Amino acid sequence: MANLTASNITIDFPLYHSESRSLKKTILGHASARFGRDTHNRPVVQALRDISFSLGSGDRLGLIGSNGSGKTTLLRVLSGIYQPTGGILSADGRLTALLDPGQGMNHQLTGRENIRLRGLYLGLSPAETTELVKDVEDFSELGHFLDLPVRNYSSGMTIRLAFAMATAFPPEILLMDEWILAGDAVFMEKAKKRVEGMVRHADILVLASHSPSILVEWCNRLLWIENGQIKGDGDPMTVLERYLPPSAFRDLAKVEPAA
Ligand SMILES: Nc1ncnc2c1ncn2[C@@H]1O[C@H](COP(=O)(O)OP(=O)(O)OP(=O)(O)O)[C@@H](O)[C@H]1O
Repeated sequence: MANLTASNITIDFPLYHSESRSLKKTILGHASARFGRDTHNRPVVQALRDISFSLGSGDRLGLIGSNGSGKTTLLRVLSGIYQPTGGILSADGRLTALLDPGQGMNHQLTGRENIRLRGLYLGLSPAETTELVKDVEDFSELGHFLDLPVRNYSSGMTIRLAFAMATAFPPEILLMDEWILAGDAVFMEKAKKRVEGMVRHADILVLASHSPSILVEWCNRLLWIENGQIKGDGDPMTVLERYLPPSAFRDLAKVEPAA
């Protein structure tokens, strides 16, 4: 049974070169609680404040909030890229993070070479690596492009390869930033089916997006983050009713909520 629990996660980013006059003015100009000082009295951006939630098998959590609210930072903390400055994070289950399309890929190597490299990294046997290559080849539908260096791929093609590689062996905890939603419509439908299949097998999804309709379709719980703090947590439509302007919420009400 997978589990992902955040208890009072807090993260402060130090502001370097803070002696500059313009930065001081910026900080003073933002009277909001977003800027502060750490224990060494250095200026910091308070990117996340006391974020707590607990997810178990079958939970599909959407992250919503305005630009700079802290969604990507939270995904990076959950994936282990950032160490929180406060709070405790506990993750139980094989975790895959799709946070940056090019992550973990060598752009000088071909798609096929990158898949084999991933097989080595995962410690797969030669037979399992062959299976991985076949699965990624079928799912990504990149055809002959798999034998070209990744630097020659379009951004959509890189997304196909990254998603196919990351999900070939279903992770128990999948973290996704919304770049994955930039794929074309046909691929999006396939990706959605694969994620749905993974979640049906009792796993966890955390997805950050600005698209209310995608969040309603993919998620069964929403965390609304504003200024690094939780402003809403609950059923997607209930949270979105508070988050969206009334007219946008009325339009959204036509979308079927996730089962
Ligand atoms: N490495 C960093 N150093 C300093 N500040 C950072 C760093 N990363 C993020 N921040 C700050 O943390 C805050 C949250 O940023 P984050 O990228 O998590 O927001 P977001 O909700 O994903 O935004 P968007 O919707 O625009 O992608 C912002 O104020 C940002 O400037």
